[in-house]
Amino acid sequence: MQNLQADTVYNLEQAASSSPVRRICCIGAGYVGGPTCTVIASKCPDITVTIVDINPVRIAAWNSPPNPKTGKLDDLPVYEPGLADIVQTCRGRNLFFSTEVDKAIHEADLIFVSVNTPTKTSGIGAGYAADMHYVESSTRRIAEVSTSSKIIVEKSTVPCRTAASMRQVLEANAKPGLQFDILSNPEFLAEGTAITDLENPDRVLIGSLPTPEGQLAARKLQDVYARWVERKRIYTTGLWSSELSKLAANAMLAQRISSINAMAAICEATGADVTEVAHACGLDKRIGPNFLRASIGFGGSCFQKDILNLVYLSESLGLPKVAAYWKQVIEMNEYSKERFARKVVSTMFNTITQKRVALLGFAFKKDTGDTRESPAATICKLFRQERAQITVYDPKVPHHQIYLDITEPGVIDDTEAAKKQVQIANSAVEACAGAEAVVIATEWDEFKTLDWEAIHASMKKPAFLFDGRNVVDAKTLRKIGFRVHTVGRGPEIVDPVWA
Ligand SMILES: NC(=O)C1=CN([C@@H]2O[C@H](COP(=O)(O)OP(=O)(O)OC[C@H]3O[C@@H](n4cnc5c(N)ncnc54)[C@H](O)[C@@H]3O)[C@@H](O)[C@H]2O)C=CC1
Ligand SMILES: O=C(O)[C@H]1O[C@H](OP(=O)(O)OP(=O)(O)OC[C@H]2O[C@@H](n3ccc(=O)[nH]c3=O)[C@H](O)[C@@H]2O)[C@H](O)[C@@H](O)[C@@H]1O
Repeated sequence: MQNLQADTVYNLEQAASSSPVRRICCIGAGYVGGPTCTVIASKCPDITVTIVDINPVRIAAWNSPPNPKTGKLDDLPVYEPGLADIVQTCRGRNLFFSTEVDKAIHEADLIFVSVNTPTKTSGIGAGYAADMHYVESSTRRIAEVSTSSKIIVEKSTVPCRTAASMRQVLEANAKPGLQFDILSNPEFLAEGTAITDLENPDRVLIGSLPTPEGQLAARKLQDVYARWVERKRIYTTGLWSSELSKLAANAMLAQRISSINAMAAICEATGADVTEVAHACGLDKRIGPNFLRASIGFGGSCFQKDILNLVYLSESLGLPKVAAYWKQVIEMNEYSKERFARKVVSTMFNTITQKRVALLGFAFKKDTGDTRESPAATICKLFRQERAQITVYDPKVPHHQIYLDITEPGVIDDTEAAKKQVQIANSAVEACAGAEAVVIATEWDEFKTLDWEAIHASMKKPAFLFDGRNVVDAKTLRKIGFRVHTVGRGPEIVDPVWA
């Protein structure tokens, strides 16, 4: 907590409560802006929240009507458990989705900038640096259309010191006499658990300038969160610490996964069991039990992007050793995916050409339809190169998205080729029928309770099962007759004591 005297706190409290936030605009109706501002609307019925986006298709989906059969909002652009019910309660009351970006900016007294910050694909820093184009164009729009002072909140994950660039853009372009206070308020939600993470966050982080204006703005944003988050969990820092904390948190989380995956490789070679190793390490309070699940590798839109961003930042600051340290987390992740795919091929007698492989799960984790950087897509592409016949099943990912993710942009007729090589099934059972191997790439709960006996009966023999997420009970499946390979455990134990 920044050091404030008691009377300063009191004055801030008074000043903030005399002009509280009434109208919020969120620029960017994606995986973060949509759920975050929906939860704010549900917790603060007196605040009008308008989520805007330049993508009319996305906004139309946020405004889509309930399914006439179920009465539920089944067509929202983001799938998150619990989200549709909250949208249904708040939409049209104090929550609005719109393409009228300028109008919402103009009316708001607080604006979240929640646009995408992907890795640059060309130009300086390509492959590493964050593409700040969307943040800058949103900032320019705010400067252009604002006729009143506003609090601007960085919600997107951004490189350290982005607030200083935003400030310059605003000051150079806004109408004279207007004040813009910039805050950093990074989002820590994880997909699939976004609503519970937002409703009960470990912490809310708010970074501001140490000026009276900066602290007043921070207090106003604290007052919004304090409607449902205990004040002691709302942590205020300087702007640069807040911006960097987001990159640091993601880098450390990803580092844990790469660490356990590195251990998984050693386990497979020695006969140790990575689940036991993770449990034993996690019992140490200093290490803790969470986020130590060995897997085919991490996916998702942010871990890789944010570490690359950190690598770029470190390089730019003349810190090559620091850059190399973080880069290794990504290299280990690439190695984990490739190692898993290699194991599938080598186990199946060094060829999967023309063999039917069922790929269960395509999202980057369970309980989301998001496929960005999904390890399943990497595995599927590698299997395509091996000329396997693949059948994919995922309960949430739209079929067209799967084809988009497994084709190479710019390769002529690749979609046609992919459609011949990769089928999409409507159930796991359908995907596995006639297959020679089942590969589990996402830890969907339903895979734990499938009728594996029936699936085994429907497959070619020997029936292989490669569990990239360690979700199924390997012992039971071996009894059924599967040849099971998991991550971080040796192969089937022949001699139970010495193998
Ligand atoms: N996806 C996640 O779970 C998390 C993402 N983040 C960060 O939040 C930011 C947003 O991520 P997502 O929501 O996943 O991205 P997203 O790609 O789902 O959504 C971003 C939206 O911003 C819109 N947009 C871009 N420029 C715009 C403009 N000038 N005006 C209006 N709309 C504009 C895009 O059309 C898009 O719909 C990123 O910086 C990301 O790193 C942070 C925590 C979690
Ligand atoms: O900035 C972001 O975008 C978000 O990134 C992650 O959230 P998310 O990517 O949605 O999901 P995670 O639960 O972190 O999983 C990421 C990947 O790691 C994998 N994972 C996770 C945990 C684990 O023990 N092992 C493992 O392989 C998951 O399967 C998934 O592919 C962070 O957990 C969030 O705090 C952060 O806000």
